[in-house]
Amino acid sequence: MYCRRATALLRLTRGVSQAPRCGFAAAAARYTGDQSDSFRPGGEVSSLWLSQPGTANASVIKCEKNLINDAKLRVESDRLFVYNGTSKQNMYTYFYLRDLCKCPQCVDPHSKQRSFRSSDIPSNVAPRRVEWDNKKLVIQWQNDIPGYGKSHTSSFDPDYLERPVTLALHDPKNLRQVRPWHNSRMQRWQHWVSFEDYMNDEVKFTAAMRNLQTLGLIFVKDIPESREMVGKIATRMGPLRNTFYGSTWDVRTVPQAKNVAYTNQHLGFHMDLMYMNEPPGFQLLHCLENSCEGGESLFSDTFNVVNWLRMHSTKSDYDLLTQMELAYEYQHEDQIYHHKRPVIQMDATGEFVQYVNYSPPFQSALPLAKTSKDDQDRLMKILRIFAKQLQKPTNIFQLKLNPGECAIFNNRRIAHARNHFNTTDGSRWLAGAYVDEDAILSRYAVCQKKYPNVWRDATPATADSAPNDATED
Ligand SMILES: C[N+](C)(C)CCCC[C@H](N)C(=O)O
Ligand SMILES: O=C(O)CCC(=O)C(=O)O
Repeated sequence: MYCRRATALLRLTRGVSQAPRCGFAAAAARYTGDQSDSFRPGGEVSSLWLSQPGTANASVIKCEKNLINDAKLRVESDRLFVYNGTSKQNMYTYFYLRDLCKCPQCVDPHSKQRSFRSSDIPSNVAPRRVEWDNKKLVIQWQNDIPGYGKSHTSSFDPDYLERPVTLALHDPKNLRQVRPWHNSRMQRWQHWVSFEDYMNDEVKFTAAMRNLQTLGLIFVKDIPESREMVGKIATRMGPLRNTFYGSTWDVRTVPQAKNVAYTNQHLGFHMDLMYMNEPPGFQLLHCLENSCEGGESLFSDTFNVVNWLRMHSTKSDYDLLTQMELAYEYQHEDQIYHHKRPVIQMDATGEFVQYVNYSPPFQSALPLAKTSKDDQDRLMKILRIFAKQLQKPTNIFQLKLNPGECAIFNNRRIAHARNHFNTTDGSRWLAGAYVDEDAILSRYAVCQKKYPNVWRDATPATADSAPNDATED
């Protein structure tokens, strides 16, 4: 994976006129204003000094790093460029590079906290010396942040320059590694992990997390019979998300229920707490009792439905779902929540679907006051189609949770429902909890960092067909 010979170039602003030599041998080059201490990059070549004079002619030095294969470095007075291969060029201002420094003076090695503010960097910060060897770009500064001495040295390896955020996991592209599913796919792909493995086997836990990322739904089985377990399973991923339902809660029938979840009625497809500013990212439902007739759990992947809609509706109808908001509310004596959101919520790049928002039982007045009759008609039409696809039997994964089993699912993607159950014989009791998306994304990132190969290989869908054909007509 590394370049076999020298491929990276260091190109200073002007060539140096010694006899040409193959540049492959060069190991280090420095650009320095040492003598005068006044660095005038881009101008005086007299201030150029190469540590290995034999290579001074060469605008080429070696690089073993694939990432900056064929890289050239160009130093100018207020910025430097790394030319990466033929097509890619990255420009780095000195403000940016100074800000990027993670030396122990700048970032405390223990707390990992930064000891300066971006706003502390003087506007005329510039290199006093630039050094570029096979492995690192090393800069010493002039006009550094007050308090930093001459010895302060910033050192950047090419990987860090190219990818300064440790894990690209929070990059939208990585987050989109989802595998939309319909029933027959989920029949094949469903991921079950035993409580024992989930709690104690890092590799199996990582595989479970990877499947949670791609499928949005996994199951834990063989859970000890205890009300405490749902909290344990949740906190293995991240802290419990507290809401007015409590940090964990029970779904069982109660008289005069405040919430239809607490009755034995059928519950249509929905997501929880859509009326909140930040609905919980993930939900757990741990079955403690389920001896009633009925009471099956149903799951449907809204990303699968969105794919289908994208292919089967006009762009303008589809776009209505991304643009027009529905409103949700929870109005009781001591809680008054209200929030508006489109059914299909795009991410900040506008390129990817980030969330789907859907909870008919908690809908409030449609915020359509300024919407034409025509647009309202079209919105209703596309909503009908959405609902129909969502609850189409071939799209639904249905199972009756047994005691000792727990579903974990992405509440911003997977809609859940349950069948009516008969309480005259038997009982039904689920214990539930929420975990915020932030905590789960962090858990994914840690799992990926510790077990990159497990992370890469654990998803069943890697060997299967493309996501776009996910919905059956
Ligand atoms: C937590 N608990 C099961 C009690 C209720 C679940 C939430 C019910 C409803 N979907 C909502 O969004 O409020
Ligand atoms: O009873 C169930 O299976 C699910 C309950 C539910 O959907 C909810 O609490 O939101």
